[in-house]
Amino acid sequence: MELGLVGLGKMGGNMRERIRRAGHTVLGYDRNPDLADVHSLEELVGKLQGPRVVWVMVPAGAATQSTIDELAELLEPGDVVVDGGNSRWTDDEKHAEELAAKGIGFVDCGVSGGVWGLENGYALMYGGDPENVAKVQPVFDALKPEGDLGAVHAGKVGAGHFAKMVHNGIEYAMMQAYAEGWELLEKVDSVTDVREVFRSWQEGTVIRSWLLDLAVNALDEDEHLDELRGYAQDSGEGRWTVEAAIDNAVPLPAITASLFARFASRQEDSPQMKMIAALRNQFGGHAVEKK
Ligand SMILES: O=C(CO)[C@H](O)[C@H](O)COP(=O)(O)O
Repeated sequence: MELGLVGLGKMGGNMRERIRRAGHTVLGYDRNPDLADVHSLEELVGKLQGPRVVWVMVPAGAATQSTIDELAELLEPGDVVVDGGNSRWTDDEKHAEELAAKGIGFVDCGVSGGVWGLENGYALMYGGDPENVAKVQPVFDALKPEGDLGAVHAGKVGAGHFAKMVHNGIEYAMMQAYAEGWELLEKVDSVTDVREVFRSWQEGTVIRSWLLDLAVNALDEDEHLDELRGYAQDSGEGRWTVEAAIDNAVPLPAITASLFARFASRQEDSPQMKMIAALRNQFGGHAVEKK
């Protein structure tokens, strides 16, 4: 089949390649002309045969919104837009309604696999009406990993991004657990080769996982992570997971703590710990450290 793909960055560029390897035709558009096959969304839509499928793979928020706005003006009834970025699931219904007003279908798709997806395949979680999903199915089949697992029609519009959001919340907590264990092992004198402990855990243990494999890769590149600053950004999905937990009164202590740990990583000095030090000093005369 033919696919229009908007956004050819780290994810989109490799996805184009994987879909082409499966024998499909992909026309890619990116603001960076060095990456693009066409020079505008208008040209992209004009070159595709109907019913068209256009996959949007740009940053969540304003970039996704403006791309969908533009596509709503260019596409025709029966065409389908897929949002494969990490959009907030609450945006999906809005996008589906905007496109439905012009007879254009919408499917939201959470994509996991990072820069390894080209070779290993991408895990896909999608939401939308079965008739729209069916139009995209050959692309899902091209992107997904080999075998029976790795792709799911999770439910109605928004379900794909909701599932991906929860996936990323779990990702936060798992990374935090490996990171905490690693710091403790590094701290004690009795353990002399932390990297080899991590490596040994890759076989036979209860905690083996792809994230553990990646931790070993990172330690092979920089055994004590001396080259890195202890600073971690976040792209939004952890926050949205915690917000959804609050909305639904579901306790998520591990995921919430791992999000807050990232916030703490961005502070040079902790204002709240200053207050704690001040209060201990006030009530108990406990020593404080001054600047
Ligand atoms: O979706 C992903 C992995 O599954 C992305 O890599 C995502 O950007 C990671 O989230 P964050 O930047 O919040 O750590």
